Amino acid sequence: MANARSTLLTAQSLDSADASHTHLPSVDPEKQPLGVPARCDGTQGNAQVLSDGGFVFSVEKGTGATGCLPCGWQNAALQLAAQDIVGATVRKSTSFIVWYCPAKALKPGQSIRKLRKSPAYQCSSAAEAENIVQRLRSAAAWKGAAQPRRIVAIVNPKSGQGKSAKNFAKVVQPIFDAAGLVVIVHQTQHAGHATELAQQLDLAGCDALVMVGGDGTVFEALQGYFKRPDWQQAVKLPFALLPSGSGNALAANTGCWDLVTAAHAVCKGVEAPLDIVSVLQPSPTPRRFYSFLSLTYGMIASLDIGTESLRWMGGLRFTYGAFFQIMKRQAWDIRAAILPASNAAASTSPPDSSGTADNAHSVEEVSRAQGWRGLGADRVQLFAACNLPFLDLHFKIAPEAGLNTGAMSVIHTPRSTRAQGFHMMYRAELGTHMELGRVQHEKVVAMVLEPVSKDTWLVLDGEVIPSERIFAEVHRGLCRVLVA
Ligand SMILES: Nc1ncnc2c1ncn2[C@@H]1O[C@H](COP(=O)(O)OP(=O)(O)OP(=O)(O)O)[C@@H](O)[C@H]1O
Repeated sequence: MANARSTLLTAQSLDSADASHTHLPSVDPEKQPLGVPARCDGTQGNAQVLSDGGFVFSVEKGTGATGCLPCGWQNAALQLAAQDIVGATVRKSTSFIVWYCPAKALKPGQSIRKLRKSPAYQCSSAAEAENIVQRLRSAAAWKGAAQPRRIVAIVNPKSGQGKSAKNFAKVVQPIFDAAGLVVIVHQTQHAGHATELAQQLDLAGCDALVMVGGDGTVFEALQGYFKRPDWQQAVKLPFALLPSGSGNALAANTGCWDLVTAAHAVCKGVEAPLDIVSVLQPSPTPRRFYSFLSLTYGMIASLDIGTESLRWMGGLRFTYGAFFQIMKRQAWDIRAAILPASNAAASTSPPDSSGTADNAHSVEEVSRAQGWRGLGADRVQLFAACNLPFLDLHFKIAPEAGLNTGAMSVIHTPRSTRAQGFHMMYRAELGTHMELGRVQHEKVVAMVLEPVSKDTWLVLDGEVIPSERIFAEVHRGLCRVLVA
């Protein structure tokens, strides 16, 4: 067994480990991998930061101690892939510990990361320990930069079950510290505060904005981004959601399924473009919102807003709300016109979308414009225009949507029997609900919608907006998000 394990650490296996990490942040190729003699539990070895940021503690031949970490602490040898490492910390001035997050598959296409720490490796001097820690941090979390990356965090203590601030301090901050990130934390003091912060914060020199809360906190911050005089620059700053709310859809859609997975993603800083939907309400007073997730009306809006008082249940409140809504069998009147993505070349905007009440056109007028057509329904039970596939951590309502497709998935159903409602819920769990004949769906780049019924809500990214006519348009890749 000892022989089998020691082969893990041959030069050949190190070479192949390097080759498999070529897509990862790399350090200056001019610099040689750093190796220092170190001891772990009395076992002599060599601690080495590989050129791609990976880490190996190889045990000296003849010491009799070999193996790898998953086999137990009695084995000092360790080999870590660069993509798993988040950073390192000095311990007792001359030792260091490597922090890493190996991935674990939950189901196809979904994996989470668990936080692990290496044993303490004793170096011969404090300078050596500090050097190896800085080297690991730079390769793991700063994209090879000489200086730590700077993160601004907006923590909403009221989101979800009210544990955001505690979870951030306990789970996330230690990972950021190990990564050597410079983190400036702002805690929201009242509803709407995230908008003020994102609007007013000095973002110069900042590498990412992270929200610790739910989608409402992201939505608020997004409105702040677009209120800034320098918004064209600000929207290039990537943001991320560290899931601590009820729905946490942005986290789901970026693969940040839990706090450790999200913190790891922030440390790695891998960015992707994100489509943004601008939503204009021309009257009574013209106003504009910016949406990253969804516009819902009818059943989903009612189950979301109608269960606000059940916030203590966490994400379960949505399941409860869905059950209740299916039993009610309610439907709502709607007037809408859409510009299908397939017709987008014909016209990218409605006759006039400049935003003043005088210029706003009715749904009927718009649906006669080139490329536009009516929704095909004037009464719906479920209506959702989705910019992203997941509406929360579990419900993948719009499998065809994506971060940067340039289109929203408009989905609607007529009034259903209870059996049909529960069947759809079941099929949604399997991800096959779009195959049901009664589920109408279309990819659209713009939409005009009039919420005719007043006994439900118009909900944008989980937040209620005035129940007035809206014009929505997709802006491809306008913002950037951090992805796992
Ligand atoms: N200090 C505060 N006091 C009271 N409310 C706050 C405070 N800070 C933020 N809020 C409000 O908390 C609300 C809920 O936050 P958020 O939407 O992030 O959590 P959630 O609703 O649990 O999650 P999700 O939107 O993912 O379902 C937001 O509407 C926000 O305006």
